Amino acid sequence: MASPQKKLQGLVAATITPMTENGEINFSVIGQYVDYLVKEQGVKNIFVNGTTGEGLSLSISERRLVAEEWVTRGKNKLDQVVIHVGALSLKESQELAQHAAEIGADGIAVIAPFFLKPWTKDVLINFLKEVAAAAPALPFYYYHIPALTGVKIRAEELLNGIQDKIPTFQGLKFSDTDLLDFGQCVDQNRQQQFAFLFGVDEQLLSALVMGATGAVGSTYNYLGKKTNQMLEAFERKDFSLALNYQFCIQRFINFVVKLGFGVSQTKAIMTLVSGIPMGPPRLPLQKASREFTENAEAKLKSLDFLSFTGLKDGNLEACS
Ligand SMILES: CC(=O)N[C@H](C=O)[C@@H](O)[C@H](O)[C@H](O)CO
Ligand SMILES: CC(=O)C(=O)O
Repeated sequence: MASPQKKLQGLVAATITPMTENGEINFSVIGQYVDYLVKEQGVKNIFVNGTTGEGLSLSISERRLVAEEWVTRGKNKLDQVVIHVGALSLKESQELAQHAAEIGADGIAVIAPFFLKPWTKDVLINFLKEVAAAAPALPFYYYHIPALTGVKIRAEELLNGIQDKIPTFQGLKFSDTDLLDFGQCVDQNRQQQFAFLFGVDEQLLSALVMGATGAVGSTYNYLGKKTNQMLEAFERKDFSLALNYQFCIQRFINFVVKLGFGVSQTKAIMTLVSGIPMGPPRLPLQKASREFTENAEAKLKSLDFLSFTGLKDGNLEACS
């Protein structure tokens, strides 16, 4: 049974799946990647095979191997490894859930099936329940990302009575900007020990105010340290400092969003910041342009987000 004492909190990096130039998974850098997250970014939880990890673009056997590698490399280094096991086929999802349990992952997460879609809360719950039942000892998280799945069933509605149907339900990863829905998830479940993990990195501070207990995101791969400073300021109730950090992070995200920002660009930025080659994305995604990477690098430098730049005099926008 899911153990509530091991609550998932703080930052969770949505891991990138490193690839070689010819499109194969580059397992050889995952050990280095774990060390980078822990030592350089202060991030000790990961979310594997999600959006950022191109989980839905990998084969089932690749997803199993990737999950295994992260669990193995993360042993005694990471606090929690959550595996995203969502798939269009219930069978595949169950296979991945069972596999996550076998390899000793700390939790599983599932998105709504997004081709033939569930149209009501009850149908979605039934799908999630069947997946969760394949890993009855693992904490289960629902991954709400309506913009990508097209399944717009409100999270607040879904959470109502969910533990009666899914006893392992432990929390929600909420990747949407609807803070009414998010706030009501928190408000209506105060007596539970659920994890409320926010997934829109540029708005995390507002979600913290609404009661988020943690965050899962792509930018924590390389802005984990900055975001942790924001979390610390928030904890100390130094809200103006926390806002400074959030604005600083927003300046970067706003800049790259205007250039076109997605998983491909995340791979390029992470390669640049960490020095670990993440490689190209897999089709249908396309590699970020050189121009994008150069612009992103200049912005990272001006914000002093690249620790090794040594350009202290020039960084006009750098934050506290
Ligand atoms: C759609 C998507 O990938 N969302 C990510 C996680 O949910 C976020 O971490 C974003 O990448 C981030 O907030 C930047 O927009
Ligand atoms: C951002 C996130 O949570 C994901 O990549 O799945």
